[in-house]
Amino acid sequence: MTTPPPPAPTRILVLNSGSSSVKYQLLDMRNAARLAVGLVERIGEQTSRLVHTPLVDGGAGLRERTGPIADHEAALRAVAEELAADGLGLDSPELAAIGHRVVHGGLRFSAPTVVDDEVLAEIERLVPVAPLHNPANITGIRTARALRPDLPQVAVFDTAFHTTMPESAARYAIDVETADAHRIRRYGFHGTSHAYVSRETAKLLGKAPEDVNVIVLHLGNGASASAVAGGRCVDTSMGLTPLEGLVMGTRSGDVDPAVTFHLRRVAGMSTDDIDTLLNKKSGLVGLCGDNDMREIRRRIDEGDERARLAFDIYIHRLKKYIGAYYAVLGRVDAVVFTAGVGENAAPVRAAAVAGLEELGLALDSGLNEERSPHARIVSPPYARVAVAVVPTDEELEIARQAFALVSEDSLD
Ligand SMILES: Nc1ncnc2c1ncn2[C@@H]1O[C@H](COP(=O)(O)OP(=O)(O)O)[C@@H](O)[C@H]1O
Ligand SMILES: CC(=O)OP(=O)(O)O
Ligand SMILES: [Mg+2]
Repeated sequence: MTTPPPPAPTRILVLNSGSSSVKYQLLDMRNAARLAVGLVERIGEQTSRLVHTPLVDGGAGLRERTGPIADHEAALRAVAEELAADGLGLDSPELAAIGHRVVHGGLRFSAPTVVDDEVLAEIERLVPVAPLHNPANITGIRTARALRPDLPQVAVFDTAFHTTMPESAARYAIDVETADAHRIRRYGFHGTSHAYVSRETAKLLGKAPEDVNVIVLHLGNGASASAVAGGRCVDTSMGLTPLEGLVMGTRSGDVDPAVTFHLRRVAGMSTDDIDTLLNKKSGLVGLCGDNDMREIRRRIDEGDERARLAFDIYIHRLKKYIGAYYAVLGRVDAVVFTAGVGENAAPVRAAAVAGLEELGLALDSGLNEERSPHARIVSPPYARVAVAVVPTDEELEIARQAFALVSEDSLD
């Protein structure tokens, strides 16, 4: 008698490593059920915090650890311990792969990829163009590989969805030889979110993705806009690095490039100082000292002028991109808000679309202010262009892509 082969593993652990945080989810792809979710934040500070929530039957509820977690490797080892405590450890034979968000994939990676040494070296080569993100992604991959050397580590790239941009949108108007020699072009980021949210928006409108044109506004700590025509990205606001475009929590977004020469020649700052200024000390935090939209709204309500100006600058930029992408697309079916600010901050949505009635945009203020974890339309039925709030789920999308890659018969 032969024993039947064990069932193929169906679980995916997803790691979304940011500059100072790791978000993670363990999913079972038979039914896309979450088994555990969690977050490690303020990595490298004295006040690090790990919040772990097991979701399996009998899970003991949310657990929290506070105290210093030195780096991303220590963070991941702590996550592995928490999972093991719930019987969901990384040694489980049910684990099919570990999926990693990798922010910069350059020109080479337009699809999810199993990581080997050569792929890892390429991700490392891209560190100068994603200095806040790729190093954390690399540590995540290395640590996961050390914990489970036999498992496929799958990289899912933020840049992948944007590789469909036409050259007219992807190229900067700088000397072609110089640009090509140094691979200077617009790559775009948050692509996993833009892809997921634009598809979910089509569903919400009851249409096929090929039939809708949407403007996606991913407003988290990092923020970007994209123009998606029939399911394909045709323009996006981030460029060579995740610094271009919208005003963000700590990043300036668009500035005249000559600002950097001026800071060097006149203010005497070093290249590294300017990098830190534009990436970490600008945006909302540079304008008013806070990068959390909740705090900014609270200060505005108290009459704080600096917070009001920061908010107005943030909205002005957002509006410019809505207008620009409207023109790029020609016809727009929906403007969609997603990520921490986009999903939660009703005043941001209201201010961003105010005055755009001539473009067919309007809000139902009651619907806009309703709190809900679900995808929803917040414009009145007569509006020519739907305004929608669609929660992003980068982790689910990464798990789907990683699972599809490692299993012959994707269950989607
Ligand atoms: N209830 C809320 N109201 C307004 N803004 C919020 C709310 N909840 C979260 N945010 C904003 O969302 C941001 C985080 O968004 P998120 O998408 O989680 O970012 P990231 O993935 O870049 O860390 C916070 O910095 C805060 O500004
Ligand atoms: C690419 C990027 O900006 O990512 P995040 O918003 O996670 O910082
Ligand atoms: Mg994010």
